[in-house]
Amino acid sequence: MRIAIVGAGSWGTALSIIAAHKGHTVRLWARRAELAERLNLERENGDYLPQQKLPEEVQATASLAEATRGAEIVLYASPSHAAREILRALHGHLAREALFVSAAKGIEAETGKRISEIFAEELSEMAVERFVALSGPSFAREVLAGYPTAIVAASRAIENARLVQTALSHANLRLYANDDLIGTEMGGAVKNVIALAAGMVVGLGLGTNSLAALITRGLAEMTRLTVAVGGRAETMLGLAGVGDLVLTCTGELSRNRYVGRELGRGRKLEDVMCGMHEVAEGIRTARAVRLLAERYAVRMPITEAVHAVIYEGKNVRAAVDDLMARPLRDEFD
Ligand SMILES: NC(=O)c1ccc[n+]([C@@H]2O[C@H](COP(=O)([O-])OP(=O)(O)OC[C@H]3O[C@@H](n4cnc5c(N)ncnc54)[C@H](O)[C@@H]3O)[C@@H](O)[C@H]2O)c1
Ligand SMILES: O=P(O)(O)OC[C@H](O)CO
Repeated sequence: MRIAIVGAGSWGTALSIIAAHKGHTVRLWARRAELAERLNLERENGDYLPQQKLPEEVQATASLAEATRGAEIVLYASPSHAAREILRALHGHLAREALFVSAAKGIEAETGKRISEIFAEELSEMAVERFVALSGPSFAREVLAGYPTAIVAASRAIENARLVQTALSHANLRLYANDDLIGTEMGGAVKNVIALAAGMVVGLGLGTNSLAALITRGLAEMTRLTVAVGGRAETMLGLAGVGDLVLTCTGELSRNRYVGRELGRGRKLEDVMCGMHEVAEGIRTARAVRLLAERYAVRMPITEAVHAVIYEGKNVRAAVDDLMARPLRDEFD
């Protein structure tokens, strides 16, 4: 197949290597022309994934039109905050029968919209059934290291999720398919907010009791919001829910957990961010999740606490103390 991958960060580059190993012809779009040139010359993305060879089947370009021309699958692997601008630029460039796969894990901060909703607005010529969300526990570096990894492709039309499942499953990367698009998108995005909180717990030097409590109550929060916006609770028990939540809250490679950990250690957000050239989706998505929680009247105390630390300057230790001091309640209400 001809696959266009839109975004040459860690995940887009890793997916381009996997797709090429699978025998597909890959065009990898990089926002910066200088990076596209370097990828084609050096056959390696030293900025994000040093020492990983780009197969010859991967050709990089800074032109969206060139990347997507004739593509049967267009795979979006850029940060969520760039989705609207990039999808708008793709208007008129995609074949109607192409599948659009989003591997991004975030929600638009200003509107609370998922990537599939932005897709429906900006690429109205495409049927929303052509949209597939790709999610689940998957650090790019571990996938390329050959570690067995299981993720999920979800679409309103399960046959399209299955097409992506077949197209991308390879050796150590096993895809499952489901038809809960909303739940799958929500899981991948909200877990990043909870992972910031998990990092704070670690940074404060709290123990494993605290981390286990945070993950479990974070899952409760993710589930409440997902169901409120139209997703399914069972999806939160799958790869896009608890699977990715556990990975991101405990994995040393997580950028979201890293940012939370540094905040827990007392550093300021601006200082943490200025040393990072990678995206931590939870920071912007915390705004979106809080917006949705308000809109749908869903209790999300951990998200509230993360939002207060990041956007209202609240002390991390005080945020933990306040979470613990809330009125007692039943576990499953
Ligand atoms: N890295 C992973 O292991 C991994 C795994 C699964 C999903 N994801 C998701 O994939 C998406 C991309 O993450 P990543 O880790 O590949 O990113 P990254 O941090 O490695 O790189 C981000 C890329 O996006 C570019 N970029 C930044 N702002 C942009 C803008 N406004 N417009 C266009 N491009 C812009 C950067 O130049 C860079 O090439 C995120 O939603 C992330 O949650 C990442
Ligand atoms: O490094 P993070 O925190 O962006 O997490 C990466 C992936 O979402 C893990 O599945």
